[in-house]
Amino acid sequence: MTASDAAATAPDAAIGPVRQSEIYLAGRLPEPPVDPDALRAAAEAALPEAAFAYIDGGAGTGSTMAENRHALDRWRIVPRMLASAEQRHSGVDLFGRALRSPLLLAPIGVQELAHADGDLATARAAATEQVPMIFSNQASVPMEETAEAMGDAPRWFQLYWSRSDDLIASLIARAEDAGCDAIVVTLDTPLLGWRNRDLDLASLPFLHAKGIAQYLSDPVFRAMLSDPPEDDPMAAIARFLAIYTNPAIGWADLPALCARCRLPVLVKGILDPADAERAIDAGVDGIIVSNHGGRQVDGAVGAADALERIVAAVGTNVPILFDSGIRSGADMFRALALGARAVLIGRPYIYGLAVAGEAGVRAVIRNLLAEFDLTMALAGCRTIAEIDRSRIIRRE
Ligand SMILES: Cc1cc2nc3c(=O)[nH]c(=O)nc-3n(C[C@H](O)[C@H](O)[C@H](O)COP(=O)(O)O)c2cc1C
Ligand SMILES: CC(C)CC(=O)C(=O)O
Repeated sequence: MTASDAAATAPDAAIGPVRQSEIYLAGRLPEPPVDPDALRAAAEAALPEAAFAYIDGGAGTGSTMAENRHALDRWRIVPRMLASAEQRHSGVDLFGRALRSPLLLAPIGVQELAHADGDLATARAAATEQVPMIFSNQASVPMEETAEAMGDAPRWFQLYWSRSDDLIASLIARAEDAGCDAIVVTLDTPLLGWRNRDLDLASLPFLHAKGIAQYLSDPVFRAMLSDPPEDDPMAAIARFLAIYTNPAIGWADLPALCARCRLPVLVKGILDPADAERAIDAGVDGIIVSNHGGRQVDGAVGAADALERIVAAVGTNVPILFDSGIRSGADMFRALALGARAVLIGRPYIYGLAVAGEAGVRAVIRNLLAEFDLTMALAGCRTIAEIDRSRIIRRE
């Protein structure tokens, strides 16, 4: 049994109470703040305007981001009493690996925008807290260096479906060598969404060399350039923009992609039940219900509403993960009760990174898991399996 397996199987009897005491007894204000709105405001204060706008922003008017919150809030938890929930166990098994909790860090590009230590600070925090980090295709640091910072802690790799098959093959092989446990293929970003705040600032901060670190470190990508990217960075960025996604791909292409991966494949960005069925038919090992944190289609369905419909259509034999709008342990509970096997958080940990680097990411993870543990205790659940649909009701 590895250290992470042991952590995942031991009952986490007191995560929430331990964290509460730490904060109450410390005699100083927690940094970053616990409250999600205060956390966001602290990140805004810590960052240049354009960096915060890019990280915080959504597509168009931001209505999908708002709808993500409403869609989660509509589900109300029904606590049960006298459930003998003193000992709680929040470990889950995903693709044969025992995880400490049903929480992962979503792939987030260009983390150096939030903090100089960027992906490496996140990686160290994730490893310490034993929460899987999903390396972004658009990371600021090559995946080999990020993996090195994590020891044997769990990590996955997120792939954008490039126009170049050779580049896809190279990135997948590198992810396997870097010890990733799964490949997440993001489907909802064949083109970048219309992002009002970035447009008004005429700033797209991921468009600089650090945002293409996975590519600059890739032999297949480098071979596509006439000059080394160190000599002509703009040509490298132009090449990246020309090939990093492929809007022409369709469902018929997915089985071949799944077949070429030795690792489990998840598709991220599924919102429609029929698409979930197609993905399962194509052979995916998991689905991530997500609207990219409201960054792609303004006016899109709230992610939790999509989750409910997708679980109703395809069940939960193929693991369904969820992101977009999770801000609290109560939100984690709601998503699990709707049928998610685990959830991802995006902006909250990046806000923590912006405010306090590695320690900030750790604090965000610990606060979230503490609140989740207390929600389980107070709702009367001892295990993740007990968090089922009977625990929530929908208010209109
Ligand atoms: C600044 C930023 C960069 C992101 N970069 C990526 C990325 O490189 N790949 C990807 O699949 N999703 C990316 N996402 C989407 C996240 O993985 C995730 O779906 C989303 O943040 C979840 O919503 P939340 O922020 O409300 O938790 C990004 C999101 C943000 C906020
Ligand atoms: C399109 C990517 C480069 C980054 C991303 O996924 C995002 O900004 O939401």
